[in-house]
Amino acid sequence: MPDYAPTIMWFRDDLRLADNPALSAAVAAGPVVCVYIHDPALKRGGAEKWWLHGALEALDADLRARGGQLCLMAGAEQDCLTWLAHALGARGVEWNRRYAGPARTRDAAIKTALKAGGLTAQSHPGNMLHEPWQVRTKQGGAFRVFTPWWRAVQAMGTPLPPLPVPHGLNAALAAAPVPDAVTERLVKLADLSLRSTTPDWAAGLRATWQPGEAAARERLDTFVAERLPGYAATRDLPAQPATSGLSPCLRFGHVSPRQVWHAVEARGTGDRDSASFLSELGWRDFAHSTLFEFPDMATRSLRPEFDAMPWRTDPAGLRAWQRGRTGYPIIDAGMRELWHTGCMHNRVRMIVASFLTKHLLLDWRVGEQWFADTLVDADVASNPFNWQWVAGCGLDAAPYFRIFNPVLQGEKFDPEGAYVRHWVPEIARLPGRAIHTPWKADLPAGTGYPMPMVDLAGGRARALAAWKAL
Ligand SMILES: Cc1cc2nc3c(=O)[nH]c(=O)nc-3n(C[C@H](O)[C@H](O)[C@H](O)COP(=O)(O)OP(=O)(O)OC[C@H]3O[C@@H](n4cnc5c(N)ncnc54)[C@H](O)[C@@H]3O)c2cc1C
Repeated sequence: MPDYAPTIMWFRDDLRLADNPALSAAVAAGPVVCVYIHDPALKRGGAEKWWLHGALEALDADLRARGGQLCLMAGAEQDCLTWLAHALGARGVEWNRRYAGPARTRDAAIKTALKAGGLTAQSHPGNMLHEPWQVRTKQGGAFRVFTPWWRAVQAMGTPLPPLPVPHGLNAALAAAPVPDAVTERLVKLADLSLRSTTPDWAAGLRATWQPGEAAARERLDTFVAERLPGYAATRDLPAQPATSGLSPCLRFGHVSPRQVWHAVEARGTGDRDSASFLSELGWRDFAHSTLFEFPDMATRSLRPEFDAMPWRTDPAGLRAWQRGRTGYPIIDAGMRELWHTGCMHNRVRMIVASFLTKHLLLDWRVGEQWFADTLVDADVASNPFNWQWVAGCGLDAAPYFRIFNPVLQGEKFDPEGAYVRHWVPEIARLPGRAIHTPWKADLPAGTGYPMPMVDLAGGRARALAAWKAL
């Protein structure tokens, strides 16, 4: 048993050193050992795993630069944590909260077990602007609709200022060397097999993203300085680099929403661009708050009448959608962007989700799962929340009868066709708006671009009939 009593900092969805309340609390208590636990039994998407590998690598490098390290363990979280606490003779464990039902259940059990063993176990608010239970209606209940929820958030004023990297972190890390018995139980990052090399499908992700806190901070600063001015007018145009690209950084906690808020506020929040951007950031909190109230949001329609929806089964149609071969250019561009970069523009996410759940009448959960596997920002709250929003089965959702026409959406939001031309090169020669209706053009033989997989009017009528019969 070591002759010191360190505190364990348990990193989860908060892979950063700055504005990390749990880390600050751990450092304030004395020597600190940092750990990340990978439970292979918990399902993770391919793109998410790719990002996690880079994120853990970056955090370990940041800790090593300060004289520490990130201890990596593999197995059930409770088993790993109780073993580690015992082996270190730790005084306690600190972590930032998660909001998904299963994670909350695990955290509660771990807290009970640690406390029963005589340790301290403290959870902190590190991943949202406000905790879900802090934003309440006048009657004390949870909000179900975004706009009043957002008004209530704004009435609460500026969220708490972000914390700096804890003063004394280096000393706290140096004071807690990891004993050999622990080192022997640790795993190497490569052993987690988070990045598959056979086949190596991640070239597009590597070219697009750099996981880690430093890269996220740079992304935030560049966005606020260069792209926030004009955000409100351009955020819906997928051909323009108008949005922040911060979603995976927020998902993995390389930046906190409070840091983002304050970076925007430092520039001034009175203008339309800042207001628009902060309300988007608000949707992230609202999605997590909704998940907190409805832990089965990823698997159950929040409007129960949708349980009777006659969703179709169509493996070939689903595959055409996944691969970007529907014959509708804006859909195919989005799905190919997703496959290549692990991301997709928000407007296009809405269009492809509407097409799947309405024109193809496929279950929103099927689309949600594909996104969960392919998005680097795949998020336990934002993904199902937004799928339910588009599919019309969420609490505060677009009505089901609002069916996006992919041609009109393409013409409106990609008027020059630049976005489609980039991702669907086989029809790039079509001029201007004609790119959104390639079946009307005289494409040369051998272009290989498919004809539309579904008639838009027919698909729309089928969807509306199914919905009206609920
Ligand atoms: C069907 C569908 C699935 C989605 N799945 C996810 C997901 O798994 N993970 C995810 O982070 N976002 C998801 N979104 C929301 C949104 O598309 C992305 O957050 C956004 O495209 C990320 O790009 P950005 O960081 O450049 O956004 P910006 O426009 O720069 O917005 C700033 C931040 O606000 C948050 N945000 C913006 N819009 C939303 C929204 N509608 N809901 C929740 N948070 C939002 C994100 O954290 C984002 O990084 C989904 C949207 C749809 C329609």
